[in-house]
Amino acid sequence: MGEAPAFFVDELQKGYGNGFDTKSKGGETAILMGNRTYVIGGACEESPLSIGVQIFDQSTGEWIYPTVLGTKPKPCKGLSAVLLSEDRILITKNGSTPDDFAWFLEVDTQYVRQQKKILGTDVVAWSKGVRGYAEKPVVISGPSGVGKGTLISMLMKEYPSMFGFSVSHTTRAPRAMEKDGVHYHFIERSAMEKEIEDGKFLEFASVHGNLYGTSVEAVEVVADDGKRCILDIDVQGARSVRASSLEAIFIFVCPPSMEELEKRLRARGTETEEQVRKRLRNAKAEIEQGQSSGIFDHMLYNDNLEECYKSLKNLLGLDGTVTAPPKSSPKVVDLPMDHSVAKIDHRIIINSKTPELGKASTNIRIVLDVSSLKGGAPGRTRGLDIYTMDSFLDGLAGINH
Ligand SMILES: Nc1ncnc2c1ncn2[C@@H]1O[C@H](COP(=O)(O)OP(=O)(O)OP(=O)(O)O)[C@@H](O)[C@H]1O
Ligand SMILES: Nc1nc2c(ncn2[C@@H]2O[C@H](COP(=O)(O)O)[C@@H](O)[C@H]2O)c(=O)[nH]1
Repeated sequence: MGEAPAFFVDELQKGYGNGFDTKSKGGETAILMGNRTYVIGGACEESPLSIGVQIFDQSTGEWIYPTVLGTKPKPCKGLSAVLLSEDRILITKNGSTPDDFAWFLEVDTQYVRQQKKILGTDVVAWSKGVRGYAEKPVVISGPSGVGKGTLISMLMKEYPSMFGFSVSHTTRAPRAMEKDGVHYHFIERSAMEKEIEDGKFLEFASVHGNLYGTSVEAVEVVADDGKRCILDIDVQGARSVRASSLEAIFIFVCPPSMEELEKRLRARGTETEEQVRKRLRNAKAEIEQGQSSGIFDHMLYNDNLEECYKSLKNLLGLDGTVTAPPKSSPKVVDLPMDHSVAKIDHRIIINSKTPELGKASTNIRIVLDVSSLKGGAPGRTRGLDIYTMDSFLDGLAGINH
């Protein structure tokens, strides 16, 4: 990232009055929190197609270039910021569509604090604001060959619009029928290690001699599609997710016996003899941990496949009559090119400052209700309730919901 913008340095030297303030100029905006000013905007050097973040620490007079986690918003023609709470900033993008205008920059959430410890650097994390509510992700674990993939395929086939699969990264070689980007993102070990170092993974583990991991993005793309995310990961991975800020339901699938597990693994025919033996050796420890670690909310016993699938649907609240929740479609317009943002209690009021060139001079006011936000980085911030008004009226009367 380049030099700090001169106008911010001037402003910073003058100081801000109230400890929580914002300034905008050109494509950048600055927001003060305590001793730190977050300067957000422009393109970021290591990723020129996304918005950059730098921090001015008034106590030391130095600029800090934090590790920026999460999918970064793409650059836009200007943005505005408002402090939502002491741990996150709401960013609105000029001229953006309803699906892309609200982003959260987390500066001191549980996830950010955890990542600071792991990475040993200053950290901020982006999380995109998504309208409506989504069910918790589902983590499914169990020994290799127990039937996790089979059960997940059945669920996704019966409820294609409700569930989305988190596509993991792995260093193992693809099997004959496996497609890159569908079953896994197949990746070289050194490249995966680099991405782990860069904080791109929600969790990762060495499983049966290969690296496997869930990227933050894998979970985010499912949320962006408005679906409930399913993760098929081993017990070590489930433990890491349990310790993370991602709220999920944890399910462990047990085999009826070790003999039956071996039969299924061999019948699948995807592993060499040596790999089958390794997976069976690991299965014993996994079953023990699965049953005793306290990680899992539910145990499923996969003897009869149809019965096990029925139990899975029951515990996910699917009784065969449920359909995908309707996508909410309140009347929402594109965000004005030039707008101001203010917070009043749990409402964010976005007003257009000037009418846009070539457009009717109707001003636009958008009201976001942020009282029931859920989730956040890693993943998406859900629960943004959006109201719009086509023209300015006094007070909040006349809101369209
Ligand atoms: N209840 C069952 N009875 C008999 N066979 C089953 C049952 N459930 C799954 N299988 C079969 O067992 C084999 C292994 O299942 P699957 O590939 O779904 O396991 P998995 O837990 O996803 O394994 P991995 O962790 O290695 O990916 C498959 O051939 C599948 O058809
Ligand atoms: N910790 C993680 N474990 C994962 C992930 N993706 C898959 N897995 C687990 O690996 C084994 C072996 O899978 P296979 O496809 O080689 O048979 C299995 O138990 C999966 O649950 C991941 O992202 N993280």
